[in-house]
Amino acid sequence: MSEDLTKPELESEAELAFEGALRPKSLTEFVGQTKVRGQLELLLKAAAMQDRTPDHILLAGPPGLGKTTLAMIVAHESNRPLRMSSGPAIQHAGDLAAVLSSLVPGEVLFIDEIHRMTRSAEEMLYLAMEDFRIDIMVGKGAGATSIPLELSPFTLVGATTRSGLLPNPLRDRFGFTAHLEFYDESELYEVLRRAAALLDVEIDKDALREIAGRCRGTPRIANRLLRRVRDYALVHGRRADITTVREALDLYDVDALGLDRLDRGVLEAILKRFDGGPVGLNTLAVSVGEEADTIESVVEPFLVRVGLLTRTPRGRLATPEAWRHFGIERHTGGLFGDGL
Ligand SMILES: Nc1ncnc2c1ncn2[C@@H]1O[C@H](COP(=O)(O)OP(=O)(O)OP(=O)(O)O)[C@@H](O)[C@H]1O
Repeated sequence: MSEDLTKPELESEAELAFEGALRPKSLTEFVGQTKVRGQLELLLKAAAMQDRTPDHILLAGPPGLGKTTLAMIVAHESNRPLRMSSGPAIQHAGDLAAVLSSLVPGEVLFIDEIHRMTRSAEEMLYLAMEDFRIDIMVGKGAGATSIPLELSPFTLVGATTRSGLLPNPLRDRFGFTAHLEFYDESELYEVLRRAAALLDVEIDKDALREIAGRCRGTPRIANRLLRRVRDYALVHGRRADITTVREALDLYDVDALGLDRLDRGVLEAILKRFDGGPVGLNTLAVSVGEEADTIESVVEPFLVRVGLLTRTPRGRLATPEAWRHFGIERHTGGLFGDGL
């Protein structure tokens, strides 16, 4: 089975190290997301002028768009230490209490996948975010008492691919929510140009543009493809030009739009098994053997963005563009009834 180069999640230690080397350290180095950058800049400046911890920040968006990077930048730009944790690592309220009670004044606490925290931890977080205080339960049954514990002021930066799953009381306690969007090709070109310079990869401009168009709107994937192209050029003793890029990406099954195996699986299921849809999310999930949650938060946002899929009240529907992209003949007139 070939490596899935467009999978948004991180795979290996090597990849983590590679990402670390390419991570922008400041808002000025951070490419794209202009609106979010401006909003964050203002929020951090205002906090610095008033000499207080910045408000809690929620970063929402699909994987690989820069949520972890932005959390690191918030800490770096406001000159504060950063503690990193994640929803799945916080299984009990006690786990969260341990983290919160050991924060130093002004520390930035990053909780990745915050929607995956347990309910009891979530409830503890409400009070911590609002009053910098938690109540610790001691003892059991009738003799149980709660002891209040004062916390150092901190800034919570939460990241989620599913902001819709966050309970309102939690969402409301963030002073600012940034919705990260997929990057356009010129922004991805810039991400790649910067990465190529940092990695000392000599690569033609049109070759960079080709990668930018095939990386699923995602900087993490852009950097990963650049690495594979660099390897391909090295092994074949070639210059990293557009032909090299095309050959390398073809070798790794990255199609013209950068769709990954799961994207293609989902679309092909809709087209071939459900005649273009509409098909309900759960039925679709079973048919491709994937969690409905992954389809909704990772696969669909990009397919909708590139116009291959629409969400309707009756289910997911492939667009005429999807039929064209896969070169599949349509049997019956579907909702679009456009007689492709
Ligand atoms: N705006 C950007 N400019 C330049 N590089 C970026 C940008 N955003 C992300 N990157 C690069 O993409 C990589 C992935 O970003 P990051 O880990 O921050 O994504 P993420 O949204 O936190 O993903 P996940 O939700 O999977 O953790 C980073 O190492 C960084 O090199």
